[in-house]
Amino acid sequence: MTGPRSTDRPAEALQEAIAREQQQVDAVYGRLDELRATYRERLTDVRSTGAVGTHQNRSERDAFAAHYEDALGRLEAVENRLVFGRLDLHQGERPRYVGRIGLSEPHGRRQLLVDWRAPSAQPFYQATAAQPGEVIRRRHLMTRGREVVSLEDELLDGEAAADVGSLAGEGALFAAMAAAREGRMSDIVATIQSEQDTVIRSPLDGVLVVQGGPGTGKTAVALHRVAFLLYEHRSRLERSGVLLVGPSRAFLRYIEQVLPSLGETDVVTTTMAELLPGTTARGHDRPEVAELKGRATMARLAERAVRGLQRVPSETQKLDVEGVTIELRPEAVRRAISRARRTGYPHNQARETFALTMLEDLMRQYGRARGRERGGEDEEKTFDAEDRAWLQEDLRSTPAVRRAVNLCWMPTTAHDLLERLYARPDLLAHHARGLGLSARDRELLRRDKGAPWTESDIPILDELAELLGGHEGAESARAASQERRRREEEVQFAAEAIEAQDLGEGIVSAEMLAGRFAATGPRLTTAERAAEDRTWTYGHIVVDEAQELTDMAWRALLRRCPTRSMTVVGDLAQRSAPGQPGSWGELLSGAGGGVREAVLTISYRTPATVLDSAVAVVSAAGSPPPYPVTAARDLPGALAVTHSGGPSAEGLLQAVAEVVAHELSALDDELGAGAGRLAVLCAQDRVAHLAAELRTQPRSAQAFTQGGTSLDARAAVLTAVEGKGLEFDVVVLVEPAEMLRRSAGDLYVAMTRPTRRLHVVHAGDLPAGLETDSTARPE
Ligand SMILES: Nc1ncnc2c1ncn2[C@@H]1O[C@H](COP(=O)(O)OP(=O)(O)OP(=O)(O)O)[C@@H](O)[C@H]1O
Repeated sequence: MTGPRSTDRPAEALQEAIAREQQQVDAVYGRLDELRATYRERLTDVRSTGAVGTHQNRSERDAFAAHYEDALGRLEAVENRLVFGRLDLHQGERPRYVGRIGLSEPHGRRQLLVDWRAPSAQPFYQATAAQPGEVIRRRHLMTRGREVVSLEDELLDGEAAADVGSLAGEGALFAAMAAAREGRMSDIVATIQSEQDTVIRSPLDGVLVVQGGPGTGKTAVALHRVAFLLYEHRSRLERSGVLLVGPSRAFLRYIEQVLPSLGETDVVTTTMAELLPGTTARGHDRPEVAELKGRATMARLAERAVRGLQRVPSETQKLDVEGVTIELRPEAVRRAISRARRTGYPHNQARETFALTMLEDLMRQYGRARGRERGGEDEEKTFDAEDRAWLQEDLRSTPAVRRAVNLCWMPTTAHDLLERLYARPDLLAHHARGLGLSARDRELLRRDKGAPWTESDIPILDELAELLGGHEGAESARAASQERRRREEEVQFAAEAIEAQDLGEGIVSAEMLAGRFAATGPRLTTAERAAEDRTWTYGHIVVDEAQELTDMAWRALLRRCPTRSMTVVGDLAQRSAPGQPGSWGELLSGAGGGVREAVLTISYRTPATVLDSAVAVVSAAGSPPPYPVTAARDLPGALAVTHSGGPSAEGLLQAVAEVVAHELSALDDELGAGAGRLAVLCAQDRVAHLAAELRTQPRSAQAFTQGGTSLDARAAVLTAVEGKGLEFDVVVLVEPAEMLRRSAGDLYVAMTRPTRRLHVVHAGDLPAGLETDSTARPE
């Protein structure tokens, strides 16, 4: 970790060095401008060819236009802090500049800037005084717009340092930590720390679990890892895409700017509630119901429910076809069921085999009966194609036959089946036999048809959808293989187009272009196609706040990544659900072997006083001790506690309003008028009332109402669960003991959201570990 350091060099030396670096930075921006101009020109040229020519010419033109737009977009996205580092190296090498993208002088003569993800940038993040490698000095460049405003040096090789000298301005990391929060996460490419860099560059394969206490940069690291993996393994991940799963829509909005600014677009972001295309989870389950629905037992229940759709009738059933009586016999149904099951297809697809086998049996009976009618033909007669056609037609057009066959192998959707299971206690009890679900459990699962789906239903629906398959299963398999063939042809065609237009030089590959050709019409990226397809399998999956995921949720994610290439980040101590698992191994038992674990240990968000007190509170509550985490800094007055002065609800409300007004004006003083963000965190049943009150308070109304969403407004009232993964300059925490009663993990989350100050307001008792220094407010 880097920190501010003192120097005995005079300020002029710093100014001179800044002026020299400015020249380099100007040169890099100059090259960026040139490239932008080139792409703009190409885009204009391509577009100006107009909508003429053959269809092939037009899609070629659209494909190139789309590619240039993307490239231009990437170049536009790196305007801020384009260059942020410099390495001075042994062996007379030129200084190496590190930035957001790689840039070279025209015709590849000299590298001006090394992409932060390239191996040659790694020493910028990894070299230490103990292991300097080839690095003599690491320099952080702080820029505002295109202007270098400060720099900071770290000398890694004392002996060689005399040649390069060392200067110190404002520490880059400390400046980043002290910056006011703006409601959207920003990238950390300029200040990634060594333990974080190791995680970011960890190999693609296998399941990597990253455990880290609050504010250790798990989210930041996960996002930078995505950018790194797409850079390092582009060809493997470009077509399969990366899935990023976060805890809430608000969280995904909070992080959405980080990835585009890293220049990546092949990423689908989702919550578990949105994992199933076309299904929206609007309902909420009580914690005990969510826990129950998350158990792996639900997968067995799903399997039983699907098998239950494959029924052998208890006795022979007589069917009338065109005046002839035939029989649907239990043995024949049993044979057809086992034949269909042997196909290994999902239920709806395997139905075809079942129905054909049954029809064959019924057709034989029917054919023989009709034959006898016509004059007693041979019992063993085999039917020719013509006979078969009319016999089958007669059977198919008889509703009683269709109904009888359907009842033995009922095609259905996941939604219909789960709805029936929840709404019919007899059905549930039947399928749940021997699965360890008590009568109370079954009662907890009961819900009426038409009730909204919840987040915990999604993995169960997904499991059922997997077992059932689509209704037109055979067709979709055919469509998939057609799509594969089409894609191969497109790549071939794109390679020829590139050759014909002399567009080599790494600007565009056949794969990239083919992706565009495929998408002309409505232009679809990998991410867009993946997001619409339940059966899409991703090249890599990243899960944030992974401590929350249930066994069923894990199954749904693992299905989407058969290669088991995953990055799983979280903090066991921040789990809301009761019963903290002892280890990640326990939580991820379904992932099979090959799970490797990394730990992040330094918090870049929460001041030490607040972090220590959060640890003390959850430990006093009897939770397992959180993984050790050290705060990178402390701030004076980071923890304040205000007692409302008495037990009345009115007094508490008044105290919260006063504290909020006070904290907002303190932020104005510390960061500038209107800067910095505040959250009031409280138990669910206080949210609406507190929010309504604070919106009417003259001194805080504006902060709560401006913006619209909790991320855009300067201040918001949230539960701990809603605040998960987010951060605020100041948190006003109301009645922490109430939060603790629901979940120690939630209180731990709430206490660790602030970057500057935690202000606790209470009327009731404080949780053990926090009951110090209460400032009483006169009621
Ligand atoms: N290397 C770094 N340089 C600058 N800021 C950093 C660095 N690492 C993390 N941060 C900052 O620390 C804060 C916390 O990061 P992040 O949200 O990724 O942590 P987390 O481990 O996911 O936290 P939590 O589990 O509490 O949600 C963010 O503001 C992030 O930008």
